[in-house]
Amino acid sequence: MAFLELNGITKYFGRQAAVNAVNLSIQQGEFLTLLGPSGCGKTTILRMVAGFEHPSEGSILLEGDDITDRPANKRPMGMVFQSYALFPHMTVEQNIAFGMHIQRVPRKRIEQRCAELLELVGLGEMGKRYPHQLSGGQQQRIALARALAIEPKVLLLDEPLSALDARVRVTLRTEIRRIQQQLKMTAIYVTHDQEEALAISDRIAVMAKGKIEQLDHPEEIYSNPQTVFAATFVGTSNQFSGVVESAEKGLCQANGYTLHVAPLSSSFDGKRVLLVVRPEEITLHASEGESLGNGTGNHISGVIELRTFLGPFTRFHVRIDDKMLLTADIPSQQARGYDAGQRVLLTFLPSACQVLPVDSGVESLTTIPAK
Ligand SMILES: Nc1ncnc2c1ncn2[C@@H]1O[C@H](COP(=O)(O)OP(=O)(O)OP(=O)(O)O)[C@@H](O)[C@H]1O
Repeated sequence: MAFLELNGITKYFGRQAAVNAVNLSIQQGEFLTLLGPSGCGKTTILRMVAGFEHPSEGSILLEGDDITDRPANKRPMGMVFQSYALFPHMTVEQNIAFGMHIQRVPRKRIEQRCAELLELVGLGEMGKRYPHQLSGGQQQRIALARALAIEPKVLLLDEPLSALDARVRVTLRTEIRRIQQQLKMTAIYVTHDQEEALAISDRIAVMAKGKIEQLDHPEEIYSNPQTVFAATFVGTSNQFSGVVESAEKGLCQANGYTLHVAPLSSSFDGKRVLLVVRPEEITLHASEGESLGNGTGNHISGVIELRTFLGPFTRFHVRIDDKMLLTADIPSQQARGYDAGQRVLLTFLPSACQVLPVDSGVESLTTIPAK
């Protein structure tokens, strides 16, 4: 049995379904992220789990109990918001203790628990301060401690890092993950930041237009996307819009090139597809004269338009023709010989091409330059 189960939950605002028949099973101790663009329904799902919104259809089960109609204050959930939402006139300790006072926890236990939680979030010395005397990152640590104080069964985090600067965001996301793992806490995390989702989660639900497009482990979402949306929303990708010429031989026509992919099932024959190749799957070669092995790989010639040093790897934008710009990430050690203006050959293996069937409406996806 799943720890937390959403069964076919739908939420209408007026006639629009913000969340549309979503099913989700979350295991005890799991860190699950809802990832998607603004307006796809992530926050609405979280608010239904918290009890701030009532589903128009469907049910929510916690440890087998139907909690769909249970009010928010009777649900064992701790919530952390984007805007820290600390009480400004209360000290850090008073903020953390607030929920425990309401639950009539004995004073001695509250003091002990405050001290434990301040240690847990790395702010042992700051109990007597007021929120305005703390940085944004520190305030969010306190908001986390406050959410954990009532010993919730599920921790709900709604874009908790998006108001913080980039460096603090990275440190704090690692901290959130450490604390969640230490406490074996079940958590649902909402973000539109795909890098954050990949870094922090046990599983990610990629969402679009009120539905879950793909639910899987971060590695799978990245290397084996199941839909065009998942492939293009998560990670940087090169995309070729094309048609399968021979599924058995793994041949596709795309942007005027014949591309080799891994053999496909015969149902792909003649189908319109999107081919997705991650930048790190592409290798650069100095000239077309260079030997390139057995000839079953993909070779495309172009001119380096931009070279960007990014530390461990260097990103190249390579102009193929007036419609196509490909992105290649090369380990910086191997990138030294290449510079803007140089003609190069890009190669990638058939197995590096993800082949995704496209529905109608794909026209707008034709020859999208890499992100
Ligand atoms: N209380 C409400 N009344 C009417 N429409 C709403 C309400 N709350 C959300 N919506 C609509 O429902 C859709 C989903 O909103 P939701 O906040 O869940 O998206 P989201 O993915 O969390 O986006 P964001 O990252 O911008 O918060 C949006 O179109 C939004 O405008």
